[in-house]
Amino acid sequence: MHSPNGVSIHPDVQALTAATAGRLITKLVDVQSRRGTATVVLTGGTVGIAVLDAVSTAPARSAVDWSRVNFWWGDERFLAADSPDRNATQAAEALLSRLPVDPARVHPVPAADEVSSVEEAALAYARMLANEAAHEELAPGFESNDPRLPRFDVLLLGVGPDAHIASLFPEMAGVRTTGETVVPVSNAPKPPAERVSLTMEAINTAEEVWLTVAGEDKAGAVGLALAGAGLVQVPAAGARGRTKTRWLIDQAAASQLPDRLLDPEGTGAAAAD
Ligand SMILES: O=C1O[C@H](COP(=O)(O)O)[C@@H](O)[C@H](O)[C@H]1O
Repeated sequence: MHSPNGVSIHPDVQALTAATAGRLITKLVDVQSRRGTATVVLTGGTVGIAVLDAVSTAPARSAVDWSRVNFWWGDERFLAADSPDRNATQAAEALLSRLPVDPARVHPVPAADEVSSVEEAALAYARMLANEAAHEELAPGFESNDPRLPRFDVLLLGVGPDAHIASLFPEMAGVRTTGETVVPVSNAPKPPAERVSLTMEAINTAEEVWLTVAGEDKAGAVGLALAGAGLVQVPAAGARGRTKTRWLIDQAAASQLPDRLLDPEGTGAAAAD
């Protein structure tokens, strides 16, 4: 399905995280008003966790019925459940422990002290997703896009300086995987080496994919992704929401954007979504 890129450039990381938090709250309210329950896929990383922190303190947060939001993760670091480096631990601290969420709707990837291997964690997570998909009751027109996955309303992604998204790293097996929803990763170039990730195929079933990126060190990755690089070399280039793909970035991360995106009409105007 065609899903055009929207690029929003914010002056700095604080403005970016506040604006993304506001957008996410608005989106969840909108989905809940149409359907009752909303589903968000969280990311780890610096901006991803800062966005969650901004959501937890935003005055508008009380407009969301947090007990009817389902939470999944796009990737996880294969560590013990209480590790401060787990994406789920950081999300709990930044958001989930601060809001009245329903613990039954929070679905972290199995941790290293809960299963015996990263492969088992990936299989178990894929089963959790498939089980949710099988039991999901959605009104006509709101069905999941893939029978193996629940419907993802918004899927958040960070982008590494090497252009990785979730735990799909350039040139590695995970980014090339097809036919699976979840992959184990065993030699990630960014620690920890063992991780679990949604595949690109699974990411791209989401209705909306939002890539949040800040900092000069990510400018090359953002520039290449938006210039249309190949997804094996630049995984961020492959992430596409079915109805919308939003790039939410700060000025520093925008410094190597192709000119046509900075000034699409040739008028000197800033890019907008
Ligand atoms: O390790 C990870 O890194 C990416 C990007 O993180 P950042 O700190 O460079 O923003 C993140 O999206 C992913 O969820 C995480 O596991």
